[in-house]
Amino acid sequence: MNAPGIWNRLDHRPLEGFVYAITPFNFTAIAGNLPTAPALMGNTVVWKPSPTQQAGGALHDAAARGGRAAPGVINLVTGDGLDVSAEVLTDPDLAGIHFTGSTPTFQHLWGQVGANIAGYRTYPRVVGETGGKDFVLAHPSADPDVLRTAMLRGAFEYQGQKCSAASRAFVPRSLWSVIRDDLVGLTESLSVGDVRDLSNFMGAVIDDRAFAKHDAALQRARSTPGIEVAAGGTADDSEGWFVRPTVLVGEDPRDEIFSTEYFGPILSVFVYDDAQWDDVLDLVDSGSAYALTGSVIAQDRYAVQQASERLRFAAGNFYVNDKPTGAVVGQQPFGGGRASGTNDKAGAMQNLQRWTSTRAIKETLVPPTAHEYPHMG
Ligand SMILES: NC(=O)c1ccc[n+]([C@@H]2O[C@H](COP(=O)([O-])OP(=O)(O)OC[C@H]3O[C@@H](n4cnc5c(N)ncnc54)[C@H](O)[C@@H]3O)[C@@H](O)[C@H]2O)c1
Ligand SMILES: N[C@@H](CCC=O)C(=O)O
Repeated sequence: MNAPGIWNRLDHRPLEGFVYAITPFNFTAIAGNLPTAPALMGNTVVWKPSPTQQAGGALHDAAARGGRAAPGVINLVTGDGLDVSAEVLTDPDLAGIHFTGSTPTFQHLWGQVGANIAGYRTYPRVVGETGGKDFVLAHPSADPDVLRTAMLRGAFEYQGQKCSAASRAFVPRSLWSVIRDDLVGLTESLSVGDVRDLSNFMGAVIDDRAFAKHDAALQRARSTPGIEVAAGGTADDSEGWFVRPTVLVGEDPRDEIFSTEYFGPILSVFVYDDAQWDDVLDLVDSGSAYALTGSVIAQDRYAVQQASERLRFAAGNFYVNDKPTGAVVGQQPFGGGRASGTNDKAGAMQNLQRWTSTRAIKETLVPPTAHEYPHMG
């Protein structure tokens, strides 16, 4: 807005320094997006892909060069996170971090930036999308077929190795008795194998570290009183890191199966009394430190509205009568709050603005030539 005789304008400058993009092993699109977004806004980027996604990283890099990205704008550096960060995080020109990965890694990075803060030329922008314990909440009015499908697809596609994967479900007792056998039978029937065979629903998990984590979670579940392994519950690494899709039914909603991110094909179900819908809303909201995605399944419009309001801060991406996964760029900007990240919505306009530093310019077209003001007489 310009007052008479004044010309105001904004200069959206790139940050003063470079941006450090760190990408996870899953979702090759994330690997393309994280270094590219700051580069589009005029920044130079150091990009460290996950060691288990370096081939994809190299392909993206080649594609960027094929698309005539200027040399030196995006600089791919492979290697161990700690080793690369030891150099990058102490560089005075670090102007931003664009991270996607686990919550502990992001908290570690943030701590390192804090410890080095006096040594930087500018305050680095720290943007991170991290873990989740994503929920499916069913109301007694839910359509059983919609609920069962949201649970199966939401929890087990991509072996549950997406930050949005459904990993905790809250189902009223009346509906549980309707869907239980079907859910268990269908889970047991899901084919797990080579992803090149498109008839398979799931493949192996990413590496031995993930396999060991899932295997330990399943062993703990099998030996914990109050947890029933309703489907799956086994893992086999004799020919690849294969984990069976698993449904756990837990009596204690405060057990770690309802709060810890396993990042695998493990869905924990809590069965509540139908009359406790109101209490279960609080349970979903407070049961986990994360707030990435979640869905409510209900045909009762008032229940949808209640869940939307009471769970306003429990998910950055909230779904109604759908699985809590599969956000589409340009349609549902993606990201969450609380322990799930800074909610800067990777792939969306909000995110691009994080990589600029605005300069406001005021130009006075008829500049004053005397210091007295009219009220001085
Ligand atoms: N919210 C989202 O949009 C989103 C999307 C995908 C994955 N994720 C999360 O990512 C996690 C799975 O990915 P992951 O196993 O690759 O995560 P991770 O945290 O182990 O690794 C992520 C990246 O950080 C690097 N890294 C690890 N330690 C580091 C350190 N000390 N300094 C610098 N870099 C370091 C890794 O090499 C990798 O490139 C899950 O928690 C998942 O929920 C979140
Ligand atoms: N944005 C993806 C999840 C990315 C995380 O791994 C989804 O919405 O399912």
